[in-house]
Parts: sequence; structure tokens; C-alpha cells
Amino acid sequence: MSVSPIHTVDKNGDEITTVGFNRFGFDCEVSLDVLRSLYLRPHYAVLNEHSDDADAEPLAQHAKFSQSLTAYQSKSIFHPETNSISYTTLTRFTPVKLLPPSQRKRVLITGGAGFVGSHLVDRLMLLGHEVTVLDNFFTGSKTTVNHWIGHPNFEMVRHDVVEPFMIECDQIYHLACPASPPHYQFNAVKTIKTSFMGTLNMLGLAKRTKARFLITSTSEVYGDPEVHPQHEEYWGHVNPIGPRACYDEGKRVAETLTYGFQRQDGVEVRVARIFNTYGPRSKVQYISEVNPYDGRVVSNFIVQALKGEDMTVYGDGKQTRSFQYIHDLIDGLIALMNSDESRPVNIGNGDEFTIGEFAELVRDIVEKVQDEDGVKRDHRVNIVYKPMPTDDPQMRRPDTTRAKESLQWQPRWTVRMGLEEMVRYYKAKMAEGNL
Ligand SMILES: O=c1ccn([C@@H]2O[C@H](COP(=O)(O)OP(=O)(O)O[C@H]3OC[C@@H](O)[C@H](O)[C@H]3O)[C@@H](O)[C@H]2O)c(=O)[nH]1
Repeated sequence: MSVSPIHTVDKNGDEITTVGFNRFGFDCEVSLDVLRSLYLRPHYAVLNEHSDDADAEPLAQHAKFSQSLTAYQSKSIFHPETNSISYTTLTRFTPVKLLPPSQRKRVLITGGAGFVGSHLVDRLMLLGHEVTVLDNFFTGSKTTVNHWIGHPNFEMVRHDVVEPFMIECDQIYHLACPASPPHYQFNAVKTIKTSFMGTLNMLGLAKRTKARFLITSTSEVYGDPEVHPQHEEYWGHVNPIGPRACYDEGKRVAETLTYGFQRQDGVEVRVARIFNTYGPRSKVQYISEVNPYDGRVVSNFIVQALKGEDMTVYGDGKQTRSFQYIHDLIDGLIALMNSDESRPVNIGNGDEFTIGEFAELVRDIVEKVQDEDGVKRDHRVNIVYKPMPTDDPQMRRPDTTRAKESLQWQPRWTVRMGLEEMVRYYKAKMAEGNL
């Protein structure tokens, strides 16, 4: 089946063919099509007795992005009659850079099987580094990185960071912690324990191995901010006893620990304060009829619109958020890790929307993709209003001056471009029965 490739352009209208750059002596540039072949690849092929060309539709969807890279993709077979799947290993891994040992870093990524972690894994693997993932799979999933399992540069360990872990490494990206509000509130005590004990253990490891340590903190350290946009010198406005406190205060204490180890033990530290980020592999799970999906707003809205269900705006929809696409975040994290900036750095996109406006934008983009793919809709989905969660921040937008000055980093992806790609990802997942 022939398909026309999708053209992706950045904020200046220039075509995006690669992500990353060579900065601070670290080259993190990779081809966008190669990356896409990892997250937009079909999970399996459908074995259909009535057609010789059963792979055609899912493959065609993915081929729009990954074109000729199907040679490295899984050929697991789905049997619809018995609702079973026969897995196989990849025939050949996607090529990775052959780095001389002197340039190859040994990188530990805690939470590497999660949404952000798995994209960081893909990037560092393609660049030729040795990557070890620690994950307890509470919110992460093996399927996000299973295309690297068995690769000589890759190792995955089921481990909970609240327990100590020892490994020789050069860099530690410490991401492990549930990050979606319904997930982190599910077991508040465990969330704060993960932030505190997990960070203590990983900083201890950094101290022993002399590895450089980067923690992914969050815009939630600013709480429900009284300063807008939020810059790094702002101390925040957090309710210390509310339902979000396990995460907000957990990350605040994790930052305190991080700078404690820097001052006392000379650990080289990097602190990224991540603002709302969206992209493929962001987790969506059906929970209940009252609050059907427990993901974050972007994945919830996309899945609701694709399924023709009501889109649920919490509160009056006047609260604001600023959304960045995953590849911009990964660029920012890698730039920060390899830079000399040890102060906290906001990583986010300044394009701010009210959640009500954003619901309309997502609905428009889902309809555009459906129209392009010739999908018929019997109705326009409704936008409905649900109660506002306690302590939900009223406005959020990053001041990214520091990232621009210290890292020469700025987001490249428009919200629209990122959303289009994410809609295609969820559409393909739905076609596979994976949502
Ligand atoms: O279905 C939904 C989901 C969410 N929302 C609203 O959309 C806004 C964004 O909600 P999300 O759950 O996506 O994310 P939040 O901004 O609340 O928290 C996020 O912030 C920064 C990150 O560090 C964290 O991972 C995450 O906690 C909130 O106002 C929320 O109430 C909806 O209107 N409908």
C-alpha cells in the first residue's frame, strides 16, 4: 500500500528531520524517522485467514512515519479467532552508533521504562551509549523498551529505587517516580517514599561512583503559583498537606537532598524542573465510568476524541497549562546533563492554553487526522465539565530564560505538530486493540 509521508515542521516553518544537537561536547542528534520507527512501530501483525495482506493497514499507518525502517521491526502475530498473540524477538536491532570506548558513557536511567524514560533510552541507545534501566514497573511498562532487550548495550533491571542499588556508571538520570496526578495520589505514602528514599539511594550511588547526577524535578514544586510565568528563583506556593503534596513536597525534598549532596560531598548535580509534557507512550488506562481515564490531560483528551466519547474538562476549563513535546524535553535533559549548569533549570514550552481552549484544539486535530485517513464520524464529540481536583494549579507557564542562556535550548515543536503525531500514535494503538 503506498502512503504519502508526513511532513513535520518546527516553530519557524522549517522541516524537522532530526532531533538533538551537538553541544557541550556531547552529540545527541538522531534521525526523527529512526526514532519514530521505535515508537510508531506496530506492536504485532494481524494474522487474517481471509487476506494475504493482513499487515497492510497497520503497517501503512506506521509507514507514514518510518518509511523504509520496517526491516528492524517485530513480526509478532496476532490471532483474532483465539485473541492470542505469538511473540518473537526482533530479527535485527535498529542500528546504533559505533562509539569508541572513550566516548561511550555508561548511563543509568531510573524509571527508564516510563513515558519520559523510554524516550531517553531510545535516544541514548541510538547514540551508541551503554544504558541500564531500573524500573519497578508500577507505572512504567516493559513494552516501552522491549525493542532493546537483548541488545549488548542495554540492560533492564526490575528494581525499586527505595532499595539501594550498586552499579558502575558515568551518568545517572534519576526519573523514577509516578508523575501523573491519579497515579501519584494512588499511594501517597509510597510516592513520597520513592522521592525521598529513591533520591537518597541514587545520590549515594553518585557519590560512590563519582557519576554525574540529574534529577527530573517538576513545575509542581511551584504549587499553585502566585508568580507568572514561573522562574527558577520563585520558591513556590505549595499546600504541604493536600492530596498533591506527596508529589510536590516529595520533589521539593528530593531537590533539597540533591543540593545537600552537592554541598557536603561534592556530587555533580543537575536539576531539571519539567513542565507539562506529552507524547507517544504517555500512559492511559481505563479506570471507571466516573473518571474513565487516569492519564494526563493530553492523552485523556486524544483517546476520548478518537473513541467518540465526551471530552472531560475539569473545573470551568479556565486553568492554564503550557505543553511541550517529548523530543524537546529529551533535548533539554541531555543538554542539561552535559552542561555546566548546576542550578535548577525549567524545561518547558511557553505556549500557554486554557484547558477549555486546549480541548477544542485536540478535537480539531483529531478530526483533521480522521479526515486525512478517510475515517467517518457520526457526531462531533462533546466537551463536558467535571469537578475540579483539589489544589489544581490555576496557571502554569515556564520562564525558560535560564535554559536559553545556559543550555542554548529552546523548544522547537509546535503544540499542533506534536499533537498530530500523538494522535496518530493512539490511533494506531486503538487499531491494534491496545487501548
Ligand atoms: O481528563 C482531564 C485530565 C486533566 N484535566 C485538567 O488538565 C490540567 C492538566 O492536568 P494533568 O493531569 O495533565 O497535569 P497537571 O498539570 O495537573 O500535573 C502535571 O504537572 C507537571 C508534571 O510534573 C506532572 O507530571 C503532572 O503532575 C489540570 O488542570 C487538570 O485538572 C482535565 O481537564 N481533564
